[in-house]
Amino acid sequence: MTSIIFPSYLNYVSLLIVIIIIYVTQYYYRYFTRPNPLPGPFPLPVLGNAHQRFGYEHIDWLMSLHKKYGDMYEIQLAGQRIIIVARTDLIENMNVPSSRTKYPIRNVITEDSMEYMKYGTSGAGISRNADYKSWKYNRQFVSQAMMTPGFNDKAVERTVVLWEEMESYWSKLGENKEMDFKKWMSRFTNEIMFEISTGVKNNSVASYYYTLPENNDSLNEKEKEKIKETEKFIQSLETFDRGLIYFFMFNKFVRHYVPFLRGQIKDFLKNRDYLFEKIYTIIRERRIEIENTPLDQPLRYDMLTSYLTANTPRDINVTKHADDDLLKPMSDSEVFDNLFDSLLGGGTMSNLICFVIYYIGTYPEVKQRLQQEIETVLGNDPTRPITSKDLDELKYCEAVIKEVHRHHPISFAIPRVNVEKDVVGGFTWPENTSFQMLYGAIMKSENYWTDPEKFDPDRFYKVEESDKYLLEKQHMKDSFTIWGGGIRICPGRKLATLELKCLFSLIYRKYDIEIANVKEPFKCRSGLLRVCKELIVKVKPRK
Ligand code: HEM
Repeated sequence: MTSIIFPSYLNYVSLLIVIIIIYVTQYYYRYFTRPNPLPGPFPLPVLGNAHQRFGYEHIDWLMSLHKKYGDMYEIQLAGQRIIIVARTDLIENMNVPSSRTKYPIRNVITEDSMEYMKYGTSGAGISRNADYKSWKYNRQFVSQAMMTPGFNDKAVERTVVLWEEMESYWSKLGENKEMDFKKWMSRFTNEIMFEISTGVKNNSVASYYYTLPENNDSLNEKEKEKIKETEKFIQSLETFDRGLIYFFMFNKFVRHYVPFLRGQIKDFLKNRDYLFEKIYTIIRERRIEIENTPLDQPLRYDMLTSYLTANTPRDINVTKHADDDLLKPMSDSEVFDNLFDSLLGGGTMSNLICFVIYYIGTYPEVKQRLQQEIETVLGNDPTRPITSKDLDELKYCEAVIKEVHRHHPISFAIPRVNVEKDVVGGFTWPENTSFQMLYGAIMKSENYWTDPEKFDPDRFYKVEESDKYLLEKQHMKDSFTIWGGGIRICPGRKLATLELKCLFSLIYRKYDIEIANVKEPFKCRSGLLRVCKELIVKVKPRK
């Protein structure tokens, strides 16, 4: 018996060894004969360079490779070759703000990324869309919503109302209470974006307040259940964000067969299914609401209604297009992806808010100037209404946000893919090459910034009056970004800037925010984006 099994077992092993040898030989043959070889870490079959990232946050890993290999290097992740570029002359073609750009897409849509992000057809909507025509169709709706008259003032009004609600909870907690500011902010921005996108409130801020142990007892079981569900939704958005990097770093084989990783991937996919079903339910319910609204009654204006009625007899969108490609109704997966983008945008805002609060808390002179500016623009009465026009005048506040982002970027590496061959760094690259613009390095380079490690919002403030930052003045357009650039620039940038300035005005005209442990390192995590993990503060009324 043994003698029968043993040889066949040996045959399988030999076959496996032969397959592995062929695979490895092919892999390295392709690697050593790749066009335009660049410096970079040596990859392994199957893993690429993913194993070398262990122990690093993603930004720190890319920055350490930049230090070692220079302004143009390559890495391999999830079977893809990625060219990292960290000089303004290398990225200038990637941010051309014209439809004729050679770089109209951000990512090659791979089976790996789609396993995680797919709802319906692949890459519908905006941010994950790799089809120029389909992207243009979807992007017009978001841009249009943001340009609706009164959109900005309404966003400011909503922010003030929600702030007053949050302030009432804070005052109940007492001024000496330590709180995790990140948790409050992710609920705050989620509630704002949820309301802007769907026209209804989801009460994230109230839910968070009532999940705190000291407040939970005042609720009945049904209320507790509802709050639990809202909290689960917020947390699932954050978990989804955390999972993204795994699908960009590891190929399917590694994700599905490597122990430990396999379990994590399963959890991320389970979370994704819950989250997607939740969002799809919101869409389904709104669709039914629209169908049940009599034709002679107007529909409310919100982004979701705009998507659902686009190019249908109940279209609420004012701008009509002559281009035939833009005249179709939106598919379910497009509606889904567009709504999802806005909700993810809310999460991004909460991180930038926390970064700014942290820096203001550690630079008292910056806080003082910010408070002076707020008083100059809004006056001494903390109850004076705020308009979007007031917020436009807060130039120092804007400079602080920019300088914080230069030091602590959220989007530290922005991807681009060329659809035509292009010359970058003296090499000709075939179409469909994946690049990443390493802004984390560009925004700290001595080539473009005077004393780059110094935190000084003045480099963005009235720079025309000073020669100290002459170098920055000459390069800022290419060497700095919060919102990306070119045709794929963030469509939520105006809204996000207003939200941030509004919130900082509301906070700092009445309160000081004390960082609990200034001496401890700031708790952040970085996958594809850098996020704040925790920010413990005390909110104290200003003396
Ligand atoms: C502080 C908050 C935010 C930051 C730092 C941020 C940053 C960015 C960046 C860097 C990009 C990539 C741009 C590029 O590839 O050149 C982007 C794209 C995008 N952002 Fe934002 N964003 C924020 C808030 C928002 C909000 C509130 C929305 C909601 C409408 C939003 C919606 C989008 C969409 C839809 C895209 C994809 C654009 C496209 O592919 O055409 N973002 N954002």
